Amino acid sequence: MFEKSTWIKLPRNVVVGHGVLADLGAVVDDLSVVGRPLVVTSPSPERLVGDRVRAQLGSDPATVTVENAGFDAVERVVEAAEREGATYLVGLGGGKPIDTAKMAADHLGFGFVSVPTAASHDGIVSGRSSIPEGDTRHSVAADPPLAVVADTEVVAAAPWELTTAGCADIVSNYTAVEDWQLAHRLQNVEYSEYAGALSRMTAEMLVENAGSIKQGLEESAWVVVKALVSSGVAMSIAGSSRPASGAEHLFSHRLDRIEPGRALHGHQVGVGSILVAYLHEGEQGMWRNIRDALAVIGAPTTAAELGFDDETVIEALTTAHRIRDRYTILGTGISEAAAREAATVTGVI
Ligand SMILES: NC(=O)C1=CN([C@@H]2O[C@H](COP(=O)(O)OP(=O)(O)OC[C@H]3O[C@@H](n4cnc5c(N)ncnc54)[C@H](OP(=O)(O)O)[C@@H]3O)[C@@H](O)[C@H]2O)C=CC1
Ligand SMILES: O=C(CO)COP(=O)(O)O
Ligand SMILES: [Zn+2]
Repeated sequence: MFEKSTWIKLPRNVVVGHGVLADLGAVVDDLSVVGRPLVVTSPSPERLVGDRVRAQLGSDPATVTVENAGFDAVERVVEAAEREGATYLVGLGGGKPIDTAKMAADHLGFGFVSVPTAASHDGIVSGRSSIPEGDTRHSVAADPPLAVVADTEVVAAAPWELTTAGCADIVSNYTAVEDWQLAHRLQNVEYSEYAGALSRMTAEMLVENAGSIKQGLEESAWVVVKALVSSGVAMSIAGSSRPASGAEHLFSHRLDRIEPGRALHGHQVGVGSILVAYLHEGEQGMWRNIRDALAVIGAPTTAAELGFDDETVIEALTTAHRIRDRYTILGTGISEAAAREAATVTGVI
């Protein structure tokens, strides 16, 4: 008897384009959410567009600013929502406030609206929150946003490095899917052909268009935001972050533990993807294409460009498998010699 079932949760409205922040009020009205919003943001987005966002939302919006991601921040947002009598959340900013809002909304049983101010990560749309805790980092299931409003004028005005970080987060889907397929073959981990294909195609399209992604072009923000949406949808189809997070993400999460705040998430996973592609396929494999695409976009391809010394990269690569119970090419850990060879051959160190 056939007993399989799946529940794919997706946003109802995804609005991307020039000036669409002005449509936020209409988008919220269309969702039929009622009551008081709580805007969850971080310092820069608050300073840049906080007032414009609140002006779009009726019912005297409250605001909470998060400085660091983590369960503490989620708890603070939950408390603020209860204290302020909020009934829905608006995540405004980069991955940190959006992930925090997403998870707090899930705890509260509230809907939330995602308003990215940077094309820096593919959690804009996803039904996952990536939350650090101690030496580990959890990929927590949460409802995806009810709506996403991504104003390309705002995103294009953000520092260029945030956009190149988003590009690298997408390029890293190559190795994430490789790891997922490996885990499927070796560990019988459930694999979704649709999610895997969508994720890989998104990375391929971005790599093919890498030459046209240029600083100062709002069209580039458009291309990257659409790719981030597509990658987030792949995660929702999979019901996990597997299509967009493999060993390259474990490597990045370790770097976050060793030297928090040193480099952007997307930039770290991009360099991780070069290393992991080498570990998968050796010298003749995809790692050169990944490195070249990152270089064309202007994302870091070396430890030095990330701002880490060589030994930090080796430490992160040899301990990344401990981050979480997710089978990847790293298996139960790679030796220091193997890590050093991968980093040296690929020019990462
Ligand atoms: N849930 C998921 O599926 C995914 C989650 N993630 C998570 O997202 C996080 C990474 O996202 P990221 O966006 O890099 O993190 P942040 O939210 O920390 O944003 C990075 C930086 O960008 C700044 N910023 C944001 N928007 C603007 C703007 N318009 N102009 C100027 N500065 C701006 C922030 O400033 P300030 O701090 O001053 O406000 C911050 O310093 C990681 O924690 C990662 O794990 C990543 C991918 C997928
Ligand atoms: O960053 C992600 C996808 O780009 C997901 O993060 P996790 O590795 O925590 O699942
Ligand atoms: Zn990521």
